[in-house]
Amino acid sequence: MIELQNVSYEYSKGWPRKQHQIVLSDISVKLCMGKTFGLMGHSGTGKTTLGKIVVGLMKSYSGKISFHGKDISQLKSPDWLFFRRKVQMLFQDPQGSLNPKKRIDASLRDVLKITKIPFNQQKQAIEDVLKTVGLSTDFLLRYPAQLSGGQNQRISLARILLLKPEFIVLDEPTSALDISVQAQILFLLGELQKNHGLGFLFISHDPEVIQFMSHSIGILKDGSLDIIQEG
Ligand SMILES: Nc1ncnc2c1ncn2[C@@H]1O[C@H](COP(=O)(O)OP(=O)(O)OP(=O)(O)O)[C@@H](O)[C@H]1O
Repeated sequence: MIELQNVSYEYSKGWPRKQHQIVLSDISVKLCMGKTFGLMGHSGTGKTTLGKIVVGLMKSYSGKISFHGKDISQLKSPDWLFFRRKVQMLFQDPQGSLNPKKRIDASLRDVLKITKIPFNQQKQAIEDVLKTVGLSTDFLLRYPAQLSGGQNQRISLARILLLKPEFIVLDEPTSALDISVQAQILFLLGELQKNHGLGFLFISHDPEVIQFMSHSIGILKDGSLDIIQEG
């Protein structure tokens, strides 16, 4: 479980006089493995900021975040690296998440370098993960620009799955996709959760998508999180 206790965050900008914008104020929530917490809220209310804090991309928050009971701000390597691998984030813009100059094969192999999977097992690992996300190995020689939005999102997901995550923040993962592709990706995410016990923080503007995907639902407004459905 990932537990947030009284998490607050403010951005500071401007020079010479700094302005402070409080984005998150006293957020407390439990994010469970195998479940989806749906996060809604108007544009600019701090959903992405919260997602980035949960995965450890932004550290200057106040409050406490625990992963399996351990305060992540106290984690030192290798425990910090373990946490960073196990808690991943999938972004909205699928093409922008991949290096445009690298073939898909190279993008996937870059991830395998982190996992230290031996070279002679890498081909199989890549074939397996492509099967999981519903793509054939024909895509390996292509560049991101030669894939559709939905295919790019599947590859971004494949890169994350190679790290064997326990929890994924999904930041508007389907809002850049057309409606039929959106349904396919949502179905795939549901299957992954069922088969691998993954936990999701699912960020979306779309109440129907949130309702369909989520066990619990919260709305961010004026920095506060209002939990409207517990599951
Ligand atoms: N790096 C930054 N520096 C300063 N302010 C920022 C930064 N990133 C975001 N903000 C501001 O913080 C607020 C929250 O941004 P955030 O992207 O978390 O909102 P959001 O709810 O995800 O928005 P959207 O639904 O439009 O993606 C916004 O007012 C934004 O302008």
